Amino acid sequence: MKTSIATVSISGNLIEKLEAIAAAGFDGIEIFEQDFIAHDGSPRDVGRLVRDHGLEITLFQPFRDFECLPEPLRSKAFDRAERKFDLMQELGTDLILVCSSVHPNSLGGIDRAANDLHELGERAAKRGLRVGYEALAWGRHVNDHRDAWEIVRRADHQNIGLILDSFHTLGRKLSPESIRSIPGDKIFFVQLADAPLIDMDLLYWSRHFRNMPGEGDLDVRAFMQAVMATGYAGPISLEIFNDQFRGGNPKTVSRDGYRSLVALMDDVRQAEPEAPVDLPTIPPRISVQGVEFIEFAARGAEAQQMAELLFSLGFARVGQHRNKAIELWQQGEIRIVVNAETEGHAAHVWNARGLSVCDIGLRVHSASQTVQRASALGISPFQQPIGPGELQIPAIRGLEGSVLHFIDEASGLSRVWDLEFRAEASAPSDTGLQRIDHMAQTMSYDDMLSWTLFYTALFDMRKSPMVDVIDPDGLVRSQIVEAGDGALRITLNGAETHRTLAGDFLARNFGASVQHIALSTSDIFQSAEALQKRGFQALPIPENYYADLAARFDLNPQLLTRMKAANILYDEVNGAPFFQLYSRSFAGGMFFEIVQRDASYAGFGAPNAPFRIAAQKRLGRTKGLPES
Ligand SMILES: O=C(O)c1ccc(O)c(O)c1
Ligand SMILES: [Mg+2]
Repeated sequence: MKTSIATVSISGNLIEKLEAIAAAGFDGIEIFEQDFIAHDGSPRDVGRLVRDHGLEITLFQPFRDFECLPEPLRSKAFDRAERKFDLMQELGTDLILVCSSVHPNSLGGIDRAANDLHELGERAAKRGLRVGYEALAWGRHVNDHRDAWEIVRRADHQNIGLILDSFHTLGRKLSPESIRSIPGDKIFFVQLADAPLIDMDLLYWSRHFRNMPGEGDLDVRAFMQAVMATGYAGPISLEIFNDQFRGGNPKTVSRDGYRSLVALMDDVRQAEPEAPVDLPTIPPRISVQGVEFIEFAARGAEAQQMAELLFSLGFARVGQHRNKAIELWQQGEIRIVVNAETEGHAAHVWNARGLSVCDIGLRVHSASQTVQRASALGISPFQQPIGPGELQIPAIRGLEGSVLHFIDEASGLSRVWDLEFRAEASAPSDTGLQRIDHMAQTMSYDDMLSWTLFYTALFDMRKSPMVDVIDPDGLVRSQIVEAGDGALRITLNGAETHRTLAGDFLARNFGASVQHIALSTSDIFQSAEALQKRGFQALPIPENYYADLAARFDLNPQLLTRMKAANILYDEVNGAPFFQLYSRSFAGGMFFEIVQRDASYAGFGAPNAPFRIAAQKRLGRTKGLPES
């Protein structure tokens, strides 16, 4: 499988682009004419530069407004093509993309277009070059890959073939199934892009909102399955016009692109086993069975504050690491690890950012397969020296320098708690918190696509549509990724400004991290009462909120009174209730949430988020533990 990416997909000058693309593992580039023209160097130099990076030029593009012109425009278009053929030969590429015309004088007509392409094929053949014809979704006469194929078929020339672009097909809601009947060797090139479903002008949507396969809502997999069923064996290339990517880090965007291609082609191979996908076998998407632990880096006074908070939440300190300054706190199935080591990963995190989540442990079927799949997707493995009698637990790098560890039973890793921790006697608590319902990772809005892809490419997780959360000082976007059965739910919150609560958290914590952890109970009123007795301080919710609840839902007045007394928030979908209770903020904006979730309630209380945020902002920000 030859992988490729259009230079237009990433930011930087040509050299920065080539470096990023090569480092990500691509085999080639589609060179966008703009990128070539902007570069100060001859076409031969550019060709050499590309090859010096271990890349080849898989395509030169775009060549616009060629077909169906009346004279004298027609002759001029051929002259123009000859100049571009000269350029291609110097660059060292044999394939050019002709996109369907948007020229106001284009006359249209399938045979006219076919004749023009046939003649262009004759000229290209003299130089050993090939021409691929692509239907732009907004082409004046040709805007459907089926028409483009009919033109190529009638052009009937060895050097003329079809170029398919998933955006132009799927963006126009055309079924990709018709691709299956095209002979694979007449498809000269395949471009892939996904996009979020937004109802807008096709051209604007295409030039600003495309994203990597899997990052959007289009069925790129079905498209690619149809392509592979033709026997197509040419390059698979990303052509992503995206405003964020144009301004983003070229290395990250290239790496994400490569990751998305590997995940996509692995899916295609599994769905279409006869398709000729030559990709090393990789373990399938990892099914997450649960959250094994969440680890905080904490030291000194902050570790003490963390202990007080955990106690007030009903956690018991059940274990002390045999060799290290690491405590294990537990309640129900929830394990919180507090790491006060002065060396190693947690220490680095604490030194850099203070009290924060440095590590998340996930339960999986096979920890080693999880790391294998991660490596195939270009995710860095993580390892640090272990002490005597300790287990080497497979791990990878996660969000912003944090770590994800994988625990399985099959290789005995789930014994880590017994092996590495000395059990401590502890009194059981009655707060009733059972498991981790979800956790929220706050990041810059520009990183959301990347982390959505990270989770959905590595794990068997699906994403929900992005929602806007209104902060009094700006917008925060929220995207949920979750494993099918709720074993792992993560809300990715993207901040656009530092004035929002999420943005302030980013600034004060030196980057992206877990901002809140939601713990579930089966009886939130009983939990609230027990928590209060332990000194837990709830986030105060104003009277107005409850007056509105009474208007919105058909609630029993007694229930409403109890909610108000305990600062419990409420949401409901199709009669399924959801209750929420928030802690006050600690450590620059982290907080805990207690939820009671009806099995058929699939949301996260999004309608309550603006009121929760306003309440948090009213209390002000405190570094340290709950303010009074
Ligand atoms: O937006 C465009 O003009 C454009 C150009 C070349 C392509 O391959 C394409 O898909 C779109
Ligand atoms: Mg294209």
